[in-house]
Amino acid sequence: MSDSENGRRLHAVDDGLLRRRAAISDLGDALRLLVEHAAATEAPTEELRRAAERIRQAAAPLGERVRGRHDSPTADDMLAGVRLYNPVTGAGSALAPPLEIHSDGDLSIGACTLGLAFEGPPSFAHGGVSAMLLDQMLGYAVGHSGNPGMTVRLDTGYRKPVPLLTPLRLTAQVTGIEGRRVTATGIIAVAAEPGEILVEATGVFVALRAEQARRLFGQAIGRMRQSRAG
Ligand SMILES: CCCCCCCCCCCC(=O)SCCNC(=O)CCNC(=O)[C@H](O)C(C)(C)COP(=O)(O)OP(=O)(O)OC[C@H]1O[C@@H](n2cnc3c(N)ncnc32)[C@H](O)[C@@H]1OP(=O)(O)O
Repeated sequence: MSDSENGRRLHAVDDGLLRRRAAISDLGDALRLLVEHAAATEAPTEELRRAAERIRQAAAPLGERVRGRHDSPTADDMLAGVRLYNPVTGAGSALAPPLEIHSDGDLSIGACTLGLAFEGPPSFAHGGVSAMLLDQMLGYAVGHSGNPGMTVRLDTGYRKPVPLLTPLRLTAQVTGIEGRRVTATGIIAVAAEPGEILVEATGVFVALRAEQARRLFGQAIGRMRQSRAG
């Protein structure tokens, strides 16, 4: 194959991957709309039954070809940090708010709005959801510092309830590195009042030894490399 033919082929593959990722995000948007409407609806009982039937029909073709536990999604690129079904940030996840995170120097900054599907106390977020958002924020900050690891401890302090349907601002940063152990802290605030802390967290993350990474993730990474090569 000539260089230009090869280039066109690679370009076509990239286009296909980009189209697939866009379709996954589109499906994720539709699912999140469904989840939010399902949590908020006061539609008549018969409408709920009809909707359940239609949703089962729509789900069936998606279940015809599925990946196993150790197969990475074909549209993901784990080594490049592309995780479309991450339950906190994934554009394709029905469960994710989704939380959008970027870095400004050493500070990781997140933004999301939680819908009624995330309700714990009436009109406020479930405490476990706040912990989940902060685990992701701290994990991102730890990864961004160049010392990625897994959470071994997460302490959350709930100072004030987190309002639903309100833009939120989350921040996180690494505060200490001791051998394999990295400590990070983070907060959740309302975007309009970023100085008022609603929830704060401190997390300890431990970098995996090569043998641990192979044992825990080797199969998934190996299969992903194989499918990329093929
Ligand atoms: C841009 C990028 C985006 C990247 C964005 C990515 C975001 C992802 C965010 C989500 C992150 C997750 O939820 S991760 C999923 C939840 N976490 C897990 O499932 C982890 C489960 N835990 C484990 O599998 C294990 O603990 C390991 C493999 C992590 C470590 O095992 P180990 O190697 O045996 O660890 P061990 O020797 O006991 O401990 C290592 C060191 O850590 C300390 N240590 C251990 N546990 C604790 C603890 N609870 N609190 C304090 N310190 C502890 C020990 O004292 C020791 O210190 P010293 O003696 O060395 O001083």
